[in-house]
Amino acid sequence: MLDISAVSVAYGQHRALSDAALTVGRGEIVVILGANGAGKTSLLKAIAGIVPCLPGKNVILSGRDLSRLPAHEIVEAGLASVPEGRGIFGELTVAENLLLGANPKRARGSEAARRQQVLSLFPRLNERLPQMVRTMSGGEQQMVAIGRALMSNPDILLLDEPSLGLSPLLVRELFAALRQVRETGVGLLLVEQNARESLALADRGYLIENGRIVGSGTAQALQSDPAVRRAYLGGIETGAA
Ligand SMILES: Nc1ncnc2c1ncn2[C@@H]1O[C@H](COP(=O)(O)OP(=O)(O)OP(=O)(O)O)[C@@H](O)[C@H]1O
Repeated sequence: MLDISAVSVAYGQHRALSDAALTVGRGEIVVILGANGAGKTSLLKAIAGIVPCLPGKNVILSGRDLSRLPAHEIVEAGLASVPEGRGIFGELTVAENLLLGANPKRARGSEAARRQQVLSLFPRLNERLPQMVRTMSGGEQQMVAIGRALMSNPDILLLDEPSLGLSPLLVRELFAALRQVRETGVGLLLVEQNARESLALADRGYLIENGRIVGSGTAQALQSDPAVRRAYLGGIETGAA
């Protein structure tokens, strides 16, 4: 469904991403693994149209070329983002944040149904609809952020380190919710440092080093790859703990 290629990003003289290519199918969960500064966030931002890319970028969603569209039109086309730091409005309530997520034209008219879907996905938001988001816990804020993105009725959801800073229990709860999202046919592309948990969640993965995709495979194959185990699953990698 999502097919990207030749995605390169430079910040001044610094090349953060070179010639990245990947695909995400309908209802598929794909994880991008890489160390700090490898270029993971730059890749998601490039796909979402948030950072300028070097010439040649191809971003195709369900046959439609999004390569040269501005960020808001990319959301309209069905590609929603949950950025690192969550991108929600702390001074607004949960209900208001969700409503803002339904602003794209593709979501209008179905706000109530979508909100119902988000609340069944994250039941603990139900009793917190009037609560100001900045007073919520990190995990709850992450649920609001994912809920807000889902309100736009996306075909693909991009998530930047959704498990960051969450307790193991909350990571499990969050990833269970992401499994339910994929059941609705939405494709998920997530960036994670939590390799153990995210490979257990994902169908496929890509490895990124120094701005280049250096490997890919099914989650199962990556889990048993000795180089992946050494770099991402061994010694200092402690899963969600
Ligand atoms: N706005 C910017 N201006 C200059 N350099 C940047 C900018 N954003 C990112 N970089 C640099 O580009 C490289 C890739 O950064 P990026 O945030 O994409 O990596 P990442 O893999 O997401 O890292 P992390 O896991 O630490 O978030 C890094 O060297 C970073 O310092």
